Amino acid sequence: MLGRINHIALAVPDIATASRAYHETLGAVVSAPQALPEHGVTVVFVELPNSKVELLEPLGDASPIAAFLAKNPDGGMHHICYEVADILAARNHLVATGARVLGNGEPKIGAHGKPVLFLHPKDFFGTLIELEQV
Ligand SMILES: CC[C@H](C(=O)O)C(=O)SCCNC(=O)CCNC(=O)[C@H](O)C(C)(C)COP(=O)(O)OP(=O)(O)OC[C@H]1O[C@@H](n2cnc3c(N)ncnc32)[C@H](O)[C@@H]1OP(=O)(O)O
Ligand SMILES: [Co+2]
Repeated sequence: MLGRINHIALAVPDIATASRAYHETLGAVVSAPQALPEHGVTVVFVELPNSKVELLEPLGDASPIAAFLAKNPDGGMHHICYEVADILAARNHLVATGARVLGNGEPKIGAHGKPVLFLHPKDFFGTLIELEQV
């Protein structure tokens, strides 16, 4: 079911500072910020030869990453995104196994314009998993 790692996401307190560090200190190619109000975050992508790093900053009062940053004020690894060929088949399989699919269980459109879902970290050894259909 799982394909490539699409991205590893880091929650950061200030996306401009983090983007500058990845570009100037680490010499990486960093995309322009994308505000995703429907997801409560602003994101940039650090382009790598074999995957991407997504930098996340809270957007709005109800950001799903606000509690994470309150616990980890310097930031930290937030989720891993795996690619899947058929997100509804993956969802149905996961629900059948008893895994919790977050939200209402229906895919939303993510930063890449593709359908995504999230799986509860408590069901996968403390790691928040995102699935993206590619
Ligand atoms: C889709 C756009 C973009 C893209 O790639 O295209 C993105 O990736 S947007 C990313 C931001 N959106 C999301 O993260 C949506 C899914 N996340 C959620 O629904 C929540 O963050 C949730 C349910 C994972 C946690 O919500 P919250 O922190 O408000 O709840 P709790 O504080 O009660 O946490 C419950 C429990 O889980 C632990 N936790 C929370 N976040 C994480 C995490 N990122 N990794 C690992 N563990 C996490 C938290 O510490 C609590 O554990 P406990 O032992 O009970 O204290
Ligand atoms: Co993501």
